[in-house]
Amino acid sequence: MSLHVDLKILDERLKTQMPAYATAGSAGLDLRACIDAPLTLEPNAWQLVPTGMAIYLQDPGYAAMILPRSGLGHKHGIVLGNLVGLIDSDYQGQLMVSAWNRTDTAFTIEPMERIAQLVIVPVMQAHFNVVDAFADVSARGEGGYGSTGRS
Ligand SMILES: O=c1ccn([C@H]2C[C@H](O)[C@@H](COP(=O)(O)OP(=O)(O)OP(=O)(O)O)O2)c(=O)[nH]1
Ligand SMILES: [Mg+2]
Repeated sequence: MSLHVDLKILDERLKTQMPAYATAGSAGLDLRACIDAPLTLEPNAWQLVPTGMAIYLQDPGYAAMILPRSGLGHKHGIVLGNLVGLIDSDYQGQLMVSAWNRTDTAFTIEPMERIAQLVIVPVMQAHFNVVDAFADVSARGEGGYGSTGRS
């Protein structure tokens, strides 16, 4: 399924290095660090990194999520300061990545390096119906936090 989304290029360098789905089956497209010089993240430091682009989803039936890249996150510990970035359908500003070095080793992000990925997902806005009691008691009921055991 594909969706048409308006995209503004804010950094000229993206014109030749446009974020794109790497394979036909890719869920995410990699976002690039649109920085002018290498950016060193000291141990446990985080910084907001511009991606050089803005999208306008417009339809409240969609959102975008910024997620870590697994290679950078697992091998180098570069994940997101907000864990997951949620992009509202009415947001028109530049996509920003909160890059967090969760390790005890400094890591340098190079200009235009792919630092995170963007996934567009369907969303439902709920109309909440306030009740005193739910219509029936489910098999789970109020059980959670490991109520079904470990094995
Ligand atoms: O990693 C992120 C997270 C958010 N945003 C942008 C898009 C999003 O629509 C907007 C607001 O994000 P969010 O609602 O998560 O932040 P908030 O702290 O609630 O700010 P606001 O009061 O502006 O909603 O910031 C990014 O560019 N990158
Ligand atoms: Mg918000």
